[in-house]
Amino acid sequence: MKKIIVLGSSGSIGTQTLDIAANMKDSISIAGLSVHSNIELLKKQIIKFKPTAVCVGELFGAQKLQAWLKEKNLKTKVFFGHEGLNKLVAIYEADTVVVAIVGAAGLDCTIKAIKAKKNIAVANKETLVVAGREIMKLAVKNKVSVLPVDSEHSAIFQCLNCGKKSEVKRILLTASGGPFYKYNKDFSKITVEDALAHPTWKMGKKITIDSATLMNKGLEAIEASVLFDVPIDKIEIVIHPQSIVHSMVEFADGSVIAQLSNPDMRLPIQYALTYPDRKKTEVKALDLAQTGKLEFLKPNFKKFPCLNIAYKAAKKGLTYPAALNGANEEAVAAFLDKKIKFTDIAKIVEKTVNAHKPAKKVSIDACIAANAWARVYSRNLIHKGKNK
Ligand SMILES: NC(=O)C1=CN([C@@H]2O[C@H](COP(=O)(O)OP(=O)(O)OC[C@H]3O[C@@H](n4cnc5c(N)ncnc54)[C@H](OP(=O)(O)O)[C@@H]3O)[C@@H](O)[C@H]2O)C=CC1
Ligand SMILES: CC(=O)[C@@H](O)[C@H](O)COP(=O)(O)O
Ligand SMILES: [Mn+2]
Repeated sequence: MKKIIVLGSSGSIGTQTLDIAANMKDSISIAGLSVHSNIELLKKQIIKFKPTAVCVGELFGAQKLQAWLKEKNLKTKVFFGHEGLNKLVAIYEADTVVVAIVGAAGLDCTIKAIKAKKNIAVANKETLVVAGREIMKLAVKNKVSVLPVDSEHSAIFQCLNCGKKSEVKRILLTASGGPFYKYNKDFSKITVEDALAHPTWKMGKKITIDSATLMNKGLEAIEASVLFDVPIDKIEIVIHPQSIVHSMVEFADGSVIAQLSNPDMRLPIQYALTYPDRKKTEVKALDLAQTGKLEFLKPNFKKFPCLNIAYKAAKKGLTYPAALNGANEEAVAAFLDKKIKFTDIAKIVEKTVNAHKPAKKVSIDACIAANAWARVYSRNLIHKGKNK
């Protein structure tokens, strides 16, 4: 029996993880859950899965939840806040933590989970962008696994099994291109509603905006580089609007191995939980004759400057990726709040990364500091309107 904690259980990945757990009751049980503010959904999840412990964002919410649990005569322990997440991931009833929180808010508890010897199924790419190499070192030291949930990384992970690491020539990371790949109008006029209309995936708001700017692919290139210990210049982006081929690996002999399925996150989430086994899923079987044309195109770095900015930060290394992430989180939040234009996202991130003074020695603390510095710096740009 795999005993899992789902961090971010109210989100897109979190709810799909719980659907999988409900379908695999004999092999997956829920030891813990966390939400930030969606306590009403958490209540339903507690009734259904009877976790040992849960965590919510704030004390007030925790108190209200505690009172409700008492009324229902339920014994679930309640934690809150940042420290609460750290306590939750360490509960002894769990062996695996699914990190489905959005943003670098997932970093500290991922570190604590690894130190508590829990295996990690990671959807939260921001954590890997901020301090991925340090996290992977920590996982090795604590003898725990870090398995990818992100669809492309699950695909790459599966393809890499077809050869040796030394035989990898290139990783071909596929991108849908988002809603604007063929858009030829003024990008500065793109609205939040336009940007949230992803053509192939239904996801949380932050990642959907990242997909629209193609920053998601920049973050994913860094994520792949740290997860699989492959230099960034061996990772190439291919636009594939159908999201059927989830990524590919080219080996020394010229063989290109790909993983395909209909776009449905339940497949990579489940694989991260059943690996090395493959079990039946609810995912619609792929019928290629029905799917029709599969297209592959070169990315347009001019139209999507976030891609260039992310690759530059990755090549510079040190704490640049952490700064990139901090600025992007702030800029995306400001765009969603309608405080800045779509095209300001790239400008803010670029200015922040350019102003970053990296730490000389990379450590988890230095990465956290760089991410925090970038948040303050970019917030300042947003408030002062210097991004114009
Ligand atoms: N959705 C997808 O298909 C994919 C997502 N990912 C990655 O997975 C992660 C989650 O994405 P997604 O599920 O779409 O996001 P959602 O926005 O749908 O869900 C985010 C979850 O995190 C919680 N949360 C938000 N802020 C905080 C915080 N400060 N502290 C603790 N918890 C918080 C939310 O709680 P509440 O609801 O209470 O606010 C919610 O449970 C992201 O890193 C994303 O890049 C990767 C591949 C695919
Ligand atoms: C489902 C998933 O893994 C997302 O990260 C997805 O890749 C986003 O789509 P884009 O390819 O448009 O960024
Ligand atoms: Mn992805």
